[in-house]
Amino acid sequence: MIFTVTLNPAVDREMTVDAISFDTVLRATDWQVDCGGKGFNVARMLKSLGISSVALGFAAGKSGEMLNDKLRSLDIETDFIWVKGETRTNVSIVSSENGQYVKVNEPGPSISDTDLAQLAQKIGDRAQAGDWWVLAGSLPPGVPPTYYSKLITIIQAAGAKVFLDTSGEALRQNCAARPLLVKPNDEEAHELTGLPVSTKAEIASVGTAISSMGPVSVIISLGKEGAVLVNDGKAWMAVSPEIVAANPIGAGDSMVAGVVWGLSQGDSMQDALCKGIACGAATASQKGTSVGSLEQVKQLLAEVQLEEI
Ligand SMILES: Nc1ncnc2c1ncn2[C@@H]1O[C@H](COP(=O)(O)OP(=O)(O)OP(=O)(O)O)[C@@H](O)[C@H]1O
Ligand SMILES: O=P(O)(O)OC[C@@]1(O)O[C@H](CO)[C@@H](O)[C@@H]1O
Repeated sequence: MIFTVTLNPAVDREMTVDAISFDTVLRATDWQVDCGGKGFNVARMLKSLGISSVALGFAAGKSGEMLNDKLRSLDIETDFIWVKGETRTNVSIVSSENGQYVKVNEPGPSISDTDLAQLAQKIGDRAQAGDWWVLAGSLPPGVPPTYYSKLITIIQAAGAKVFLDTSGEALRQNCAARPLLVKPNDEEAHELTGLPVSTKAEIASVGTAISSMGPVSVIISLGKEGAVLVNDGKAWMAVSPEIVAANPIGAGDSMVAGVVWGLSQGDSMQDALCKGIACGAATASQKGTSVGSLEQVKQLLAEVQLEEI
């Protein structure tokens, strides 16, 4: 079974405007509300691929209920710790003129020590050998920076595999727990290591540097360029197919879904990366944080190019 853990889910509200400008009222020409938060996006992509998963995390208030209902309506099992306050709403404003966007993420509701202990207990009860766990997204207020390490230790002790997809301090402080995979984008990888990320060779070196911090494998995603994988002392570049991009937000989560899909079916890390690239590209061609379809993913997969660096 595949489990996703989203400590800080979000209602994603996207508004399209003709052009972004400041100190004036912009009028939306289109809008969309999606069930967001990185782990939930992974669960939605997996569903689109025909793969079941269970979504865990913290949820709060009416927005939390809405996300719970939405996931369940997609036939995704949910098992949340309900906390006080309100699950956040994150807003994106996208320009139809040039595709540029502004995205603002709320911090999320405060999590208590009791909430933290209850989620760790739930995860400990569910973790079993052979399962796959995706821990994804930012830490809401009240969550200690090394909480992911605690969860990784619990899950790995049960014999399951863990992907960690987070950024900033949450990534820096939890690499040492040795997750199977981390997937920063180039900007996050640069922030973590301070190293340059301009060329393929530099990105491969950054992947190696991150791997030396603990993760077994590292994928550095590069938006429309594709991604670099560092695994087993070797580096690989997977080039993404060309698509008509609609909105790249959430493409990284779909990439993680594609990689876990491949690995859980017995693929090599390189083959799983190609599936991740196809899923990321499929989602980048969708508006809002809608995810790509299986048919789209299959077509794009045939176009992914992989080379050793
Ligand atoms: N415009 C695009 N064209 C083709 N493929 C894309 C495009 N944008 C994203 N992808 C694919 O999706 C993958 C993940 O995208 P990206 O690097 O933007 O992730 P991210 O920054 O983690 O995104 P997010 O945090 O919004 O989920 C890329 O490696 C690439 O394969
Ligand atoms: O604030 P975080 O947890 O880092 O990111 C949350 C978020 O930006 O990530 C997803 C896209 O990857 C969106 O659904 C959501 O709004």
